[in-house]
Amino acid sequence: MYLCLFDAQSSVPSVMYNLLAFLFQTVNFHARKDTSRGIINNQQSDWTFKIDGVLHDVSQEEVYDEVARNVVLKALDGYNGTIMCYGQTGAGKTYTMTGATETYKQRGVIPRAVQQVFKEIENRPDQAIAIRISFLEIYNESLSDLLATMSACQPVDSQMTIVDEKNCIYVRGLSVHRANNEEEAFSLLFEGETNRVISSHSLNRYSSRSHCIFTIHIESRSRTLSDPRYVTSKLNLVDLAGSERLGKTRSEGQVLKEAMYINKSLTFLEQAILALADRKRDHVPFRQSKLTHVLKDSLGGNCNTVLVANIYGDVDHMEETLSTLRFATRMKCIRTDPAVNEHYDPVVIDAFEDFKLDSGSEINRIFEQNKAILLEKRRNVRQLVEGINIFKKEIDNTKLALQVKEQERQYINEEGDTIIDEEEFQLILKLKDLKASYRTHYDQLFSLRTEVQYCQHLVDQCRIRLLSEFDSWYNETFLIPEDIQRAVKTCGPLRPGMLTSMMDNPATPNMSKIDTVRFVYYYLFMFYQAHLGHLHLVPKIQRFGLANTGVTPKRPKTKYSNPTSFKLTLPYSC
Ligand SMILES: Nc1ncnc2c1ncn2[C@@H]1O[C@H](COP(=O)(O)OP(=O)(O)OP(=O)(O)O)[C@@H](O)[C@H]1O
Repeated sequence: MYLCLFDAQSSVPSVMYNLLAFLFQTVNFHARKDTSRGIINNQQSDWTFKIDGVLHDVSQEEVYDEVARNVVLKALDGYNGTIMCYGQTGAGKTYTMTGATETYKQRGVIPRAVQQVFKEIENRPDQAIAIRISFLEIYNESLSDLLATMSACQPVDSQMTIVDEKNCIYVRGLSVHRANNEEEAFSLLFEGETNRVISSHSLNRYSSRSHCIFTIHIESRSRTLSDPRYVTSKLNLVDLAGSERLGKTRSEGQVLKEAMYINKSLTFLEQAILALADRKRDHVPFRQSKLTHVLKDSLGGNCNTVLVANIYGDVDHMEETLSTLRFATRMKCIRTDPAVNEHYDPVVIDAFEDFKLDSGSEINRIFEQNKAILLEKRRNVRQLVEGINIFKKEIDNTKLALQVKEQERQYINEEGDTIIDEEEFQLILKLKDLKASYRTHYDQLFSLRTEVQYCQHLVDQCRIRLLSEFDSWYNETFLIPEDIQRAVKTCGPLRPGMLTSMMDNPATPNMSKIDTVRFVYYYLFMFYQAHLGHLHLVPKIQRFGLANTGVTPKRPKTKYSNPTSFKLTLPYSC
């Protein structure tokens, strides 16, 4: 939890009030007693709040480094992250989250997070990272999609609902947009920003009248297609609407109505935080408001959550500041349980098993054989090492016995030569034999280790080849080029009935002949599946979909690298 102190607008200098003394990670809050109340005055004047850091008189960059950089980095590793600004109206939440438009330097957490995400993607060339963006607004207790205007066609189900599936929250009906680069992500952000509801009152000329959640959805896969593991995460950047004292803001009409909704939902948020912070409570009232429901997995889930509490350093707002700090302290008591959202693509695993039985059978056989040889050699190494250890022990024991014998020895002949007895002589011979055997075994171990290294190298090579052949096979057999996928989406440029003309003049200009054939193949699956009411993943459709429709395509058998070998049995001629 971080405290963001904004006193640029302060009408009363904070020093007069002696508002905050920053001591390590504690905020000491002191208010002068009201002397007009007389000498006996029990009015509380000192408060202490524990926080993780105070951000006072710092640049937007420093704010970002302190509160967001690490959360964003973790999100790319598969951890959900939430950064949320909370505080009274006009205290600087939108400034922290989005920033001021006047200068580039004043950009806030969201644009900086977008930049960091795409910069980090460049640094991870071995990963295929897909970024999608959604922008949700909760206005007067109803959900709205700030990016609805970006969709080529309006969603069929315009009524948005919050879905809670296995403790994972998402909003059905909220559009999610692919952003291939920073510019695309920014245009989504600006589009959403212009659609936000803003009104004016005495404390803020541009007061946000809604809670907004800008979500960056991240999906990261290894570039090796055969790797079934992939991670997903969502990074929620939340700009809450500010609480306001109606007397202070002098709101009327619609602005007053909005303020009532805002205050009510923030009260529910506070209740949920209170329940979460109390370990004895087993029920948390998340469903009381749209805001708490939608933030359920960010507040108490597997998320790295950072709260930025925005306050004024101004005596006029003491009550609101105290209330914000109380909220933040409660929030600090909540423990989340960050965990990587790891998934395994069962389709890839199934496909790999198929490949090993099918065109990958030969390379798989060699791989398994090499692995068996390697295992055997490793077993031999272990046995040899055990034998060598026994020799070593025997050598040590024999040496000890010889030392004893040497000390006991009494015989020296007239020439001064030492005379040894039969037992000592046998011990010397034994030691010599043991040393020779030890050396032979040691040499054997050395060459066996070299063999093991070589076998390991062969096994590694085979594994790489097996996986890369699987990659090509999988790619050629199951994956449909992205431009074709885009083209067949309901809102895309292709519609039923355009199939024949497409063969001559494909809608996607760079669609090759084989792409066209594959498109037709894919399109028919989509068509059939849609009519049957089952839409599976693309690989699944290709593999199992046609069985449902009674249409059996001939799958490419061996020459996957040669596109012209594709032979498809289509139900209709195109
Ligand atoms: N740290 C800051 N430095 C400079 N200007 C700031 C700072 N914080 C806020 N401001 C300015 O103060 C005004 C109000 O800030 P902002 O709109 O971010 O408040 P808010 O908390 O989001 O209010 P609301 O809840 O009403 O939407 C804006 O003009 C903003 O640019």
